[in-house]
Amino acid sequence: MSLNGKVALVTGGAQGIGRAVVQSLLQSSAKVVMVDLNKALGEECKAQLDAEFGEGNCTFIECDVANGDALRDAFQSTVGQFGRLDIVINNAGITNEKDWEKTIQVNLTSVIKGTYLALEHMSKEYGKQGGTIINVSSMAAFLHSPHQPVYTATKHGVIGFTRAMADAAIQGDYGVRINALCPAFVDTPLLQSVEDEDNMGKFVKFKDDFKRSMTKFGVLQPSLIAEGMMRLITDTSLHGAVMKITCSKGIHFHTYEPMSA
Ligand SMILES: NC(=O)C1=CN([C@@H]2O[C@H](COP(=O)(O)OP(=O)(O)OC[C@H]3O[C@@H](n4cnc5c(N)ncnc54)[C@H](O)[C@@H]3O)[C@@H](O)[C@H]2O)C=CC1
Ligand SMILES: CCCCCC(=O)/C=C/[C@H]1[C@H](O)CC(=O)[C@@H]1CCCCCCC(=O)O
Repeated sequence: MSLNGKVALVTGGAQGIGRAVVQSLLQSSAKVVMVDLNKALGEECKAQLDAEFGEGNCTFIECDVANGDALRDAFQSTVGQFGRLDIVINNAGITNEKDWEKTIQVNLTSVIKGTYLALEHMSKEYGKQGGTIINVSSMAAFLHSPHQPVYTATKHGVIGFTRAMADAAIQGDYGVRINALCPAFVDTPLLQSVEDEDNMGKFVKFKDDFKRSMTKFGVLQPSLIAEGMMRLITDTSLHGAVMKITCSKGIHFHTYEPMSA
């Protein structure tokens, strides 16, 4: 499916999973805004993407998603530059058990804020044309580890928030699809940070178990996560879905019991 004429905003888009998703979106002819904290990386990434896809298709906005005003400005600039917004990927995330409050801010509060801002620009509730939101969680929401308790909590939170908002979108007739994506281990710089005492604090002592788990379950490439993301973006039947991506099962979906009293 061509995304020609569609406009996407990807947080944490300068590296790792976000970078792979930006690339796939550009390949599908979308216009893309990369929102990232890392200015040097964002500018370098934009230059590479301009060379590959031509200038004017991709923009970089330096922004810390934990700064609510800056995030609001990033959404506003996106619409100011491209005139609309259709796809929002709340992907930026960190694993920092030492500064655990920051982890909650970036991984959960910013995803909530990013979802609300996306709705302001896309929901029929606000007179807009509809769209799609994907919030990045993790397999850590299903298989926890003593190595990253707060990271795990935030990723549980992302799923709960996303599912509840998907129901709100249906009942409120927002015209916006909202889904969550849960990758297992992915080969990105984030995976290296889990060995660092500066990030993991006292939980760093559990890193060997964590690394054994990586060897046991395998490590995915960012391109497969981008493939899953593109399916969530383009398959209009998917709403409130929780996509899991693992080495053993590839791209698949979590199933829930129907609600009962
Ligand atoms: N790599 C992995 O094994 C897995 C990653 N995830 C999730 O996928 C998402 C992306 O992770 P990776 O690509 O692996 O990480 P990464 O560290 O390779 O890339 C993250 C990007 O987000 C940016 N970023 C970090 N904090 C930010 C902030 N406050 N404001 C704006 N940008 C910020 C970084 O500058 C970087 O460009 C995260 O939510 C992560 O929790 C989920 C499961 C597995
Ligand atoms: C830097 C953060 C990376 C988080 C990646 C992740 O999702 C980790 C989850 C692990 C959890 O913390 C402990 C585990 O055992 C999880 C392993 C997840 C892989 C499961 C794959 C199962 C399968 O292949 O069927």
